[in-house]
Amino acid sequence: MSRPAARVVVAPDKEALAVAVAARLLTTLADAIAERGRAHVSLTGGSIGVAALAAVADSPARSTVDWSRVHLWWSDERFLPAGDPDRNATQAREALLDALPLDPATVHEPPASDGVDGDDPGAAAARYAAELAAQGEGAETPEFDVLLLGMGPDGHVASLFPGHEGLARDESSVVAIRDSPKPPPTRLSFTFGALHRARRVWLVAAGGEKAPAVARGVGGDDPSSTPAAGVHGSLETLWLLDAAAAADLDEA
Ligand SMILES: O=C(O)[C@H](O)[C@@H](O)[C@H](O)[C@H](O)COP(=O)(O)O
Repeated sequence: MSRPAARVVVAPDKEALAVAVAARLLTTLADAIAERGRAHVSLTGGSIGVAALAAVADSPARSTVDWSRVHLWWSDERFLPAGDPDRNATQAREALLDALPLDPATVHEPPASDGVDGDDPGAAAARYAAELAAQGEGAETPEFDVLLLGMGPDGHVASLFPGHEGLARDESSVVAIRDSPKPPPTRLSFTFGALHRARRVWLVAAGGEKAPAVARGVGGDDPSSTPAAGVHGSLETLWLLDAAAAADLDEA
């Protein structure tokens, strides 16, 4: 299936970027619910991902979304005890989710290291994969209306790191990562197979330290060197950047 070419949208700074991502997310969720009666969103950890959620919390337009119809997922999670401040889900709850009228049954937080599987990331990954499949209507995962992805300076997305063996794992939608180069070492991550089940992929990045990886990602580098280059939505792939992160892109 051919996928549309990636597009780039640049905001002047990190604050404006977070507000712009929030506005785009609210409109897209409201449209998805109007069309299909529900929306599936995959959230991301990282500074700009959390800042965008805080901007949703601050937006009066957040009341245009029927949050009881929104399914929330995470493309990766740090495998730590529930409620740990370093968990992406904990940060999302504090930035936004605790303030929303969500149905707890649609908040699909990845398993924690003190959950029913105990400190067994392999079993936790399998459990999260089964939860995704239960919402997949016959597929391994639901089709995400929006897949938000932060990106590290090395070009990693979710917890798929350059040159790491986790990149090649595609036997399931979720993989356990045991030696992440970014702490903490143990994580759960979507595989590329799951990342490809998105209508819209939005790669969000701010700051000059991301500029070289943004240029490689937009330029279509080998995904084993720059994993961000390997993720595309069926309807759109958007790079949502601040000016510093866009600094190494060629002028069109
Ligand atoms: O658990 C994590 O660390 C993230 O999910 C990770 O993939 C993150 O999104 C990027 O590393 C960008 O993070 P920053 O925006 O903080 O640089």
